Amino acid sequence: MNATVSALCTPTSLPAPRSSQPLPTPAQLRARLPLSVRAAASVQQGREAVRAIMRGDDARLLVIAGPCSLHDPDAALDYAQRLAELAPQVSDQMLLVMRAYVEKPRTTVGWKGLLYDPQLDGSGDMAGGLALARRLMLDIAELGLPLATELLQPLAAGYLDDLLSWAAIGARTSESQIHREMVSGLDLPVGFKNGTDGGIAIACDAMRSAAHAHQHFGMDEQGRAAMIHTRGNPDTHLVLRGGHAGPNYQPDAVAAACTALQAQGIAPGLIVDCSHANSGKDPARQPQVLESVVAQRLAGQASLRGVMLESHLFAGGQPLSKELKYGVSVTDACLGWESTSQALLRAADALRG
Ligand SMILES: O=C[C@H](O)[C@H](O)COP(=O)(O)O
Ligand SMILES: C=C(OP(=O)(O)O)C(=O)O
Repeated sequence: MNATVSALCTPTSLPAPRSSQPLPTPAQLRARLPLSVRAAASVQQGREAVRAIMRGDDARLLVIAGPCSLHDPDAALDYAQRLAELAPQVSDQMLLVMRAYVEKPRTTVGWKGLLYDPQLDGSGDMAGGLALARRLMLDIAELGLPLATELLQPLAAGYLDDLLSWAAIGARTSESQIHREMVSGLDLPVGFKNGTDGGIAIACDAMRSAAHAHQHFGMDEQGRAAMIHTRGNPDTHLVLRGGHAGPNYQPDAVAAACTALQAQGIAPGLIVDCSHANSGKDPARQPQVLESVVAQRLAGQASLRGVMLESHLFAGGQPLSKELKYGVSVTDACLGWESTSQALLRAADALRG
């Protein structure tokens, strides 16, 4: 063994491979921050409305709009209020749902979201993050706005899932058996994204797996290790987000996705993520993707039932720093509120026409 390797292997030179700190249980957090009757009704109505759209029983367009990630509760509530004011202006054509992402999957490393690091400084106050995220989601639900998030860490789902009307499984986790098992036990509609390579097969497999009953390892409401039995979730769908080779929202890609779903006996109901690889991560292109979805619907493509927009109060993005600009994303660059509301009003008009 050479000197460098020997030094690295000396037990005293290494920190412990891991350590732990207790967190509140889901039951404790829910008891501390309970859902009001009004918020519970809004969540339930949101779930039913999203289900009806994604099953094709309601012809409106589902629109999931909001920041790439929530990092500032004041800005998030400001955004939510604007979205709640816009909702009745387009409700004949659209159901607006707020994208409230508090966990971020990272390609390698980076800020993992409000749940993990609410102070944005690497201190990793996850107990504080859980409480802040739940408080914020409760405040948004009180506005009567349905909420959507990505469920990334299955152990964290139990702290928040009673607040959600829709959830995503991201491109990096659609292939994960653990996420499919979790979805099979959720009483809400869930979108599986295609993989980062653009492949939709993993999402189709995910839908079939999540529709099935499972037994899996998990955590119960009291925070105990538990065997979880699930009954299967019939309300899942494919989210097209593009891939390494480019976008997949255009008519030929949408038709191919419908054919692939039908071949597996899955009724096609699709959401197009106007951001990520569908916009080449250029937020200014998101309105064009939305326009294409609207045009395809008007041309008779009834399987296109929803869109997602990454949108914040102000356009663009910023790196994490001590001097953050208000209402600007700290993860992916977003469309600003003015462009978002104009794009949605235009889309609603086109759909009316
Ligand atoms: O939507 C957010 C990002 O695209 C995703 O979390 C990956 O982020 P990263 O590639 O910056 O880590
Ligand atoms: C990470 C996200 O998306 P994707 O899984 O499609 O990369 C996201 O929507 O924040």
